[in-house]
This record gives sequence, C-alpha cells and structure tokens, in this order.
Amino acid sequence: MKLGRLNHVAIAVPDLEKAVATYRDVLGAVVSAPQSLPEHGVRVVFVELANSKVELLEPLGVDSPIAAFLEKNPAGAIHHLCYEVADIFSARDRLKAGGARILGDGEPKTGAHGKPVLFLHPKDFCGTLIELEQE
Ligand SMILES: CC[C@@H](C(=O)O)C(=O)SCCNC(=O)CCNC(=O)[C@H](O)C(C)(C)COP(=O)(O)OP(=O)(O)OC[C@H]1O[C@@H](n2cnc3c(N)ncnc32)[C@H](O)[C@@H]1OP(=O)(O)O
Ligand SMILES: [Co+2]
Repeated sequence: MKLGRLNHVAIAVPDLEKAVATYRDVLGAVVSAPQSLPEHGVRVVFVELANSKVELLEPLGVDSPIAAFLEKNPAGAIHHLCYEVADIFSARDRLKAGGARILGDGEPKTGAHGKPVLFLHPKDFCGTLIELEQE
C-alpha cells in the first residue's frame, strides 16, 4: 500500500451557504456549485486550490454521518483528510489484514468525484478520519 496525493481536506459546517460566502467573498477562493449526495448524507462544495481542494460539508437528512460530529463542534471543524490510492481494493485488503477498521460495509461507494471511496476509523489513524479515493 502506498499513499498518493492529498485530494482534499474536509470541513464540516452547520451552514453551507455561510461557509461558501466566507471562502468566496472573504478569502477570495473559487468555490464549486453545491452538490447533494444522499448516499453519503451530506451536501458539499469544493474550494479549488492550486495544489489541492477543501471540501465543505453540511449534513443532509436525519442519518447524516456528520451530525454527531457537528453536535460536538457546533461552529464547524476539520472532519477528514482524503488521500488518493492507486488501487482502492488492494489498499483496503492490506489495511484490513493489518487490523485497521474499514467503515460501513467495507465496500467502496461512489464519492463526490464519481470515483470509489472508503473511510478508515479515526481511532486507528492518530485521531483523524481518513477517506481513500481511487486515483
Ligand atoms: C461527499 C462524499 C465523500 C467524498 O467523496 O468526499 C465524503 O467526504 S462523505 C463525508 C461524510 N461521511 C463519513 O464521514 C463516513 C464515515 N464516517 C463514519 O462512519 C462515522 O462518522 C464515524 C467516523 C465512524 C463516527 O461515527 P460514530 O461512531 O457514530 O460517532 P461517534 O460520535 O460515536 O464517534 C466515535 C469516536 O470517534 C470520534 N470521531 C468521530 N468522528 C470523527 C472525526 N471526523 N474525526 C476524528 N474523530 C472522530 C468521536 O469523537 C468518538 O470519539 P470518543 O468521544 O473518544 O469516543
Ligand atoms: Co471527503
């Protein structure tokens, strides 16, 4: 298993429109249009940077995986880091064999970029939730 590029840093926010205004109007960033992803329980935008992206996430629906996190961090906070991998299935199998917890049913879902993604438990990775995305 070899870790690739940092694809994005995700920030969970209570109000996506307000967060977009902060990044676009105060910080002068280029921000994508909002995208609802019911399968992931979030609404997202991407802040485009020269060397990576910032994903702003707002809960979508009652079972959103970011709802409990936002209850603990009501003003918003960094939620996960997304790294690219060349082969998500081989990365998953190597990590699982080493004892890491793959979240959900362990099968990749299609992420915001239309590519397979998986999540790794934050308690197994220095207190940071990790998303892996197929290159
Ligand atoms: C837009 C699609 C996609 C993309 O393509 O980019 C996305 O990014 S979707 C993003 C949202 N999806 C997910 O986060 C899916 C994976 N997440 C989960 O499965 C869960 O959120 C979780 C990480 C397993 C936590 O759920 P749960 O166990 O129900 O919550 P708890 O509140 O009980 O947390 C247990 C424990 O873990 C700590 N924790 C929780 N979230 C984080 C976090 N983001 N970063 C660091 N630590 C986290 C939490 O504080 C608890 O710790 P203790 O209090 O010490 O027990
Ligand atoms: Co993400």
